[in-house]
Amino acid sequence: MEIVIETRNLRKEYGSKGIVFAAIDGIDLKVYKGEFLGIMGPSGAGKTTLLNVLSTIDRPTSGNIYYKGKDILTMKNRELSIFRRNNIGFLFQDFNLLDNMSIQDNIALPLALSKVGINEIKEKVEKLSSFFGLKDQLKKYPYQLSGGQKQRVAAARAIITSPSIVFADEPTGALDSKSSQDLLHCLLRMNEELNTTIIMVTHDAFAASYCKRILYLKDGKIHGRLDKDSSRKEFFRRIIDFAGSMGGGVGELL
Ligand SMILES: Nc1ncnc2c1ncn2[C@@H]1O[C@H](COP(=O)(O)OP(=O)(O)OP(=O)(O)O)[C@@H](O)[C@H]1O
Repeated sequence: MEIVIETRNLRKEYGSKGIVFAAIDGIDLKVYKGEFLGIMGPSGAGKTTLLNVLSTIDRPTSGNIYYKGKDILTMKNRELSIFRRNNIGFLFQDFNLLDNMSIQDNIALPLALSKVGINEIKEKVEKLSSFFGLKDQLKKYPYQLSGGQKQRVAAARAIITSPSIVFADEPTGALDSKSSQDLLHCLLRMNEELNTTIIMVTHDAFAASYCKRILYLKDGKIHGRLDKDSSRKEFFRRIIDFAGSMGGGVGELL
């Protein structure tokens, strides 16, 4: 299986001389093409820090990150921003849509920035708006959409460049349960039908049960892993049991 991301002994410290705190502390990780990986863990465990470092938003203090074998930490800022634009899609809790742009322009934005031709942009926006059930919303503006619709717009925008990987930080965090479920179905279809590799941070066991694999972080370290080998409902139950056992300090997979 093709490895999309590999990290070695990844570490991110905050603070300065004397009082240094490692928010992520020696993470070794491999993410394979077509994975839907969930990152869970208690508040302050380092989930967002890990996502930001993996997605090149932030630089680690030490360690290595390889994208398809290429060491991205050797890249200069300009090279890194081109790499990011071509290879990485983002989905945030608060959607991050541009309020003064129509839905179709929001979806098309990454391609417009890459100076792709108008016909190709139109074709892709059409295809993705139909995939995400947004065909009737294209001429509207973000304020006219529900939270669930906005997050589906953000998902369409995240994959319009066919990135190697999509990072999602608590993407259901601002949604009601029905919209969360709709979005999770969309992410699952992105993963299964479009073969999009996804890494999703979530504290929600229900959202995590849509993933194929879970990494459990605690104090900046990987404390456990769970693989989905049965139904989603059964996986949900195992995640709840596992998180409960971690809370009690006795992880079954420690
Ligand atoms: N810019 C920063 N400066 C200093 N400390 C930081 C910074 N960002 C995060 N931290 C600290 O690093 C640790 C990990 O933070 P992080 O946001 O990654 O945790 P998390 O697991 O995503 O938490 P939550 O579930 O609450 O969002 C926390 O103790 C946090 O206070």
